[in-house]
Amino acid sequence: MATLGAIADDLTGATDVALALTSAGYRTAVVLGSDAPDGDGAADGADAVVVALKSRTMPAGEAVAASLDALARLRRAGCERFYLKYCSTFDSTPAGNIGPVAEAVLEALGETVTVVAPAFPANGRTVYRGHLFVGDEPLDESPMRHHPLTPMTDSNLLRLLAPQVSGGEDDVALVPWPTVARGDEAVREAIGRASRAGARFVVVDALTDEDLATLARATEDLRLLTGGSALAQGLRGPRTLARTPVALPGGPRVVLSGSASRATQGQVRHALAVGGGRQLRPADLREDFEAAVSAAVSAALEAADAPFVVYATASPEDVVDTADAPLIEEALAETAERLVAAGTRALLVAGGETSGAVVQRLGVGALALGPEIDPGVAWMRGRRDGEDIHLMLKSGNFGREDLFVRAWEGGL
Ligand SMILES: Nc1ncnc2c1ncn2[C@@H]1O[C@H](COP(=O)(O)OP(=O)(O)O)[C@@H](O)[C@H]1O
Ligand SMILES: O=C(O)[C@@H](O)C(=O)COP(=O)(O)O
Repeated sequence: MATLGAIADDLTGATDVALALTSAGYRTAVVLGSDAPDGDGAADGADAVVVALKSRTMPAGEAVAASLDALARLRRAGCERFYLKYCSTFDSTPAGNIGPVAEAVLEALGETVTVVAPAFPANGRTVYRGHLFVGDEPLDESPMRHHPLTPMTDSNLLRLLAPQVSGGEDDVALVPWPTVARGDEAVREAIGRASRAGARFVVVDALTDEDLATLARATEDLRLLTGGSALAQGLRGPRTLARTPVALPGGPRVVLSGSASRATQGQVRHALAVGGGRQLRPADLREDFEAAVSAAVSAALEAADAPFVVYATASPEDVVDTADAPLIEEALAETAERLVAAGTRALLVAGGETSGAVVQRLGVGALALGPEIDPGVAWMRGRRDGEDIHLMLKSGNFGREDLFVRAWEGGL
């Protein structure tokens, strides 16, 4: 029976935390919100279940309702501990959804305190004195400042979180790095002190995986943890798991990219230099959606062995109009569906919202994880109409520059 339930606010984040849980020793299943297990025995065979929502950019009330529904299902399936997975760049707006969801889940569990730990050192996300860094840059000086849906204009996690929770500033506290460096007992005591002083959301500094392992040990008695994926890696799962290699099917090597993030931009450029591609421009989609999508599908199916990228990814100088996001998601989901109908059995999708739109459309059921290719990135196997579909769902800022080419090479 599953004992750990995770709720991820997007699908790439779900893959990411599932990889971390697997390396921590949990046999982990990933399911879309609508397929979340319900009732006794529903998650048998898994030690941990990750429910993938698309709640990062929903209105806060809807995100809370979807998260509480996932929580209720996970509890009915036997889970006792819970993990809220949000982005390692804390993607949210002043209205949420990290704070409102964390508060609602904490209250539903009848708990008084949780920790806030977005750090993901392997991908350059660290937290010091409550400030989130992306590589060398504070979050608000990184390209996240210009994210189309959740622009991040502050790097201070306490300042970002306070307006999102009902107790405001009094509800948030910090355990600074010097305390973390003193070890798990010191962190446990500091969280206890913060809680007694009235804070329910305790941001904890972390510069390394070892800091996150300290935090995981210090919070063994908390029923709710919140963070990026790296904190989950420090949990103690019930077994040691070996990863089975992935055998990708033949056929076109199509990448669908709706991510406008910096890493994706480099990956698109790199793949275009090696293979082919077609840009889906919002103006073309508005003018003749059908023509734009069918041209992209035909070109992708004609491409031989080289990767082919269908992308909306805008170059940095292009103005990205947020209002176009749903249209682009719809176009990439439609492209995916037509490619699969034409026999394509492996797709690499870049972008969390984009992945949610594509996978919802494909309806592939529970996803089984393959080995990690880059930190937080793996091929996953789903089933549709009795056949395997391989999907790599890549977070916008994850992966090395050659990922869109390397992902298709053998020996993964
Ligand atoms: N050229 C563009 N104009 C407007 N919106 C875009 C453009 N390119 C991508 N988008 C939208 O931006 C959003 C990017 O989010 P997402 O897929 O989560 O990527 P990431 O993982 O990089 O954040 C998607 O909703 C996508 O449709
Ligand atoms: O924690 C992370 O950085 C990722 O797991 C994640 O959630 C990234 O989101 P997208 O960049 O929107 O894919």
